[in-house]
Amino acid sequence: MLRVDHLNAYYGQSHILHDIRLEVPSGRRTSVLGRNGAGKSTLLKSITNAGPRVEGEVSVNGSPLGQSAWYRRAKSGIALVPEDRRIFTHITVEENIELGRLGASADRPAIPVSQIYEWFPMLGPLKARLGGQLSGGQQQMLAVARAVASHPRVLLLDEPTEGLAPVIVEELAKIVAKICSELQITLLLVEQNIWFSRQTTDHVYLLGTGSIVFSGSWAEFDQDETIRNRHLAIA
Ligand SMILES: Nc1ncnc2c1ncn2[C@@H]1O[C@H](COP(=O)(O)OP(=O)(O)OP(=O)(O)O)[C@@H](O)[C@H]1O
Repeated sequence: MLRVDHLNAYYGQSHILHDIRLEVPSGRRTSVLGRNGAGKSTLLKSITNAGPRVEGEVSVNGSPLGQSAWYRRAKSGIALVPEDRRIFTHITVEENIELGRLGASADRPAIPVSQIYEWFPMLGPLKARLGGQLSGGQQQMLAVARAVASHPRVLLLDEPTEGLAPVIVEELAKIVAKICSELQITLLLVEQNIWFSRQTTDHVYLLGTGSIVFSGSWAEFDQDETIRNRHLAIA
């Protein structure tokens, strides 16, 4: 289980996240929706300890992460796919995946590259191509594949659909749902694309400006028109 308790996050004097509490049970998949600037990326960076100053507690399977550094969190099984993807542009697709595999540990052996190509059929034919020669959609697939290759316990996805063509969004939704189910990954997705979030998760939090303003199932989310109108750009 991923648990965030009384989390406050700051950039300098700016107090960005206020008393955030959320839980994703082991092997379950949850979305955090919110407008631009609500603090979604800051939440994921707080969970990975990669950026803001953080107060409060993050724990995985009951073990508090304390002040541990981002690379220790990665090694303990928390994988982040950042909004800007950060794939290595000067090495090949396969080398990017191999780098992801280095993040595995003894109790979670790295995923074989052949399995990655089975889950991401688009990447096999591109394995010798440099990361920088890929399209945006191909780069996003590679960024998710690299994270999955480390066999994460907890996968954090930061707006993976941003800038992607609808056909790629559909493919990515199927792939993410399938892999999370097969590997029993605990997924926390931050998104503005509600369609993608519905396809891949079964619980939703809504982040207003820095605070959680809703938590529930998709059915409950659909019933709460007021909160949707107030905190999302959609009706
Ligand atoms: N490095 C930083 N230094 C100072 N302020 C920051 C920094 N990064 C983000 N912020 C501020 O924190 C707030 C939340 O930003 P964040 O990127 O977490 O929002 P978001 O919900 O992910 O939005 P988006 O969808 O635009 O990425 C914004 O007001 C933003 O200007």
